[in-house]
Amino acid sequence: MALMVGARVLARNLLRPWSRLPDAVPGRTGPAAGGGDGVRCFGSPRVLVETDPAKGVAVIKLKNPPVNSLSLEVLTEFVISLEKLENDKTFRGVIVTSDCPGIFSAGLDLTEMCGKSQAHYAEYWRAVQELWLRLYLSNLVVIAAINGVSPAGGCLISLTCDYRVLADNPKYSIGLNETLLGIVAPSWFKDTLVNTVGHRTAERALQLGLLFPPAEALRVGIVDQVVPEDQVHSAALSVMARWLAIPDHARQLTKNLMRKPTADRLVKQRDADIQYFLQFISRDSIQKSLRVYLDKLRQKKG
Ligand SMILES: CCCCCCCCC/C=C/C(=O)SCCNC(=O)CCNC(=O)[C@H](O)C(C)(C)COP(=O)(O)OP(=O)(O)OC[C@H]1O[C@@H](n2cnc3c(N)ncnc32)[C@H](O)[C@@H]1OP(=O)(O)O
Repeated sequence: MALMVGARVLARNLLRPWSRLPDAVPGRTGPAAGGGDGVRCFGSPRVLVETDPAKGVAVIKLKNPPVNSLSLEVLTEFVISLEKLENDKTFRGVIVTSDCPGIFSAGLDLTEMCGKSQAHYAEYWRAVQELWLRLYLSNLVVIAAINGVSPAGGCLISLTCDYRVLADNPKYSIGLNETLLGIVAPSWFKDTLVNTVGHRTAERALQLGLLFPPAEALRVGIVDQVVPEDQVHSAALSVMARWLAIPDHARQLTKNLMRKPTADRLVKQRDADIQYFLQFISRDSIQKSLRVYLDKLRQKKG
């Protein structure tokens, strides 16, 4: 199933005229539950989009229970939804959040990187690259409303945003914890973190695989604001209003100035990066580490 919605589908969808992109989630078109007049929903089963055209703001809600892992489908649907918003001049900002209670995103889907074919790994990694590039360079103001745990790929998504609001819950943490799994955060994950918190903090955090609880996350700057859990969305909306007060062209050019050199490093060597990923992820030792980690997660319950 996952293979059916991979890079080829992604490429085809991205070239499609807007009107032919995936349609609204059945039953979710029209006023959002609890939303005001004019709030409309579209998106896909795993990536819900609530739009408020009057405000020019959309909310992307990840909904891939139980843990919002970033499967190939999620990555693909996320990119498509983002592109849809980017192409619609009504929208100037998007809030990225989760529909899964207590979990922003468990990061990349480990089952996509374990026991699959080389072709699948390549397709998956290209989709990860694509989402990162799209989010990191988005013309929209992108704000993360982090309403749950946010390890590894979940943290990466947050880091691509222009601003991060984290819910103040001691159960939540955020960071690039790859080393704890026996794997390595790729150079562009590292770059994104360095650009956010600086070299020394990133070096320590990456080597130790640190997952920062809210107060610590704020202190090191991996998030910009920590607020009571029930205020995450309203805080994100307030921040959005401030960012939208800046003329788009000036803000967008400035964002580009700050981020393009980092993005270009990946763009220039995307295929090589995929090959490197393939070599790394196919190693017996890495596959074994991933299997052991997945087994541990599964055994937690039993
Ligand atoms: C050199 C450079 C080259 C490149 C080198 C390669 C670079 C790769 C970079 C990798 C980036 C990543 O994001 S790797 C992913 C890192 N992510 C993590 O470490 C998070 C792991 N998950 C957790 O810690 C927890 O699940 C957590 C999110 C806190 C939620 O805890 P809960 O108690 O609520 O839920 P759990 O019982 O643990 O999980 C529920 C189910 O979800 C599954 N599950 C949990 N996380 C999952 C995940 N990420 N992918 C798939 N499945 C996952 C569990 O196995 C369970 O499956 P069932 O038992 O079957 O129901």
